[in-house]
Amino acid sequence: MMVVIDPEKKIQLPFSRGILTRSITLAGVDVGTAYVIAHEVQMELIRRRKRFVSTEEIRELTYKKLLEHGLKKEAERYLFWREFKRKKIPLVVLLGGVTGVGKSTIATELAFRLSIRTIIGTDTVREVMRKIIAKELLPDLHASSFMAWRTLKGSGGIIEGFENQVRHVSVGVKAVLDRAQREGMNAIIEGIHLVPGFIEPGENTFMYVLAVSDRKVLESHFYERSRYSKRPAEYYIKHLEEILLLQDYIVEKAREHGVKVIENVELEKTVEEIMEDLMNRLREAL
Ligand SMILES: Nc1ncnc2c1ncn2[C@@H]1O[C@H](COP(=O)(O)OP(=O)(O)OP(=O)(O)O)[C@@H](O)[C@H]1O
Ligand SMILES: O=C(O)[C@@H](CO)OP(=O)(O)O
Repeated sequence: MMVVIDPEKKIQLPFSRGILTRSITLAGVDVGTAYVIAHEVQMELIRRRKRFVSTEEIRELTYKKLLEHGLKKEAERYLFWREFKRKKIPLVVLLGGVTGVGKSTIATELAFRLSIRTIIGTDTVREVMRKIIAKELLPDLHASSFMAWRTLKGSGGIIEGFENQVRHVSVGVKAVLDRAQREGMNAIIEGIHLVPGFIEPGENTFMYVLAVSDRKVLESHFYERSRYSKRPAEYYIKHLEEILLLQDYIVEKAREHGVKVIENVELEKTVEEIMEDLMNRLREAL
């Protein structure tokens, strides 16, 4: 067994091709190629008859292998993310957008790439708040985002109803964000309630809004989701007009507040775009 030693952290761990594969995918290399490179690194270390290997040596070797595979840009990204991880800088990513655009799917993919263990959905925050605050007290909290307008007492439309719910759920979201800041926690928070202007991203907190402008594509997301979840596609499709109206509103807010809007057409491309943007912004911030 080959043992990895990290002099800074004073830890020793068995060499894991899986862990190396993941750190290579962080640089935007597809899992298949990352696995091949991790395998080549392992073989090279075995050839060098290593029993103990430093993280520095693995880094250098991986960088070299990436270059050998003609992956120059990825090799530079790999070094950036290794350096970033070593600095232990907390990172919080916020993903907004209407129901069905793919927030939780993208959040899971980003969490894997960034080795972030915490994903929090604002739907869950809303669910907790529903248990604490009765429907009679805050009726908007107990409806779907696009139905909250029905709970309005006076006049007001879909946007006003939604804003009410966002304002209320934001109280819980802010508590989560405060705790993340206090603990220096890495987290991805996703949900329709992350509306630019309602949430102030703190230090090392980066916000994105996902959108799907093509109604047919959005419809297909609902059908796809209903294959593995109990959320019936028909319910969301029946309210597609309201959902699209909310999307226009959220996108407008994003533009107003300088938050990047990403069209989620291809999952891989969306993740790549966020990873690239994160890297550039972190480079600036560092
Ligand atoms: N880029 C994409 N291409 C094709 N399908 C996608 C893409 N992104 C997400 N999907 C699919 O669309 C469906 C809805 O996505 P997801 O549940 O992630 O949406 P969401 O924005 O988190 O919704 P909600 O806020 O209602 O929970 C899922 O079945 C997912 O697999
Ligand atoms: O309120 C909404 O738009 C969605 C968000 O995920 O939640 P629900 O499916 O519970 O209505």
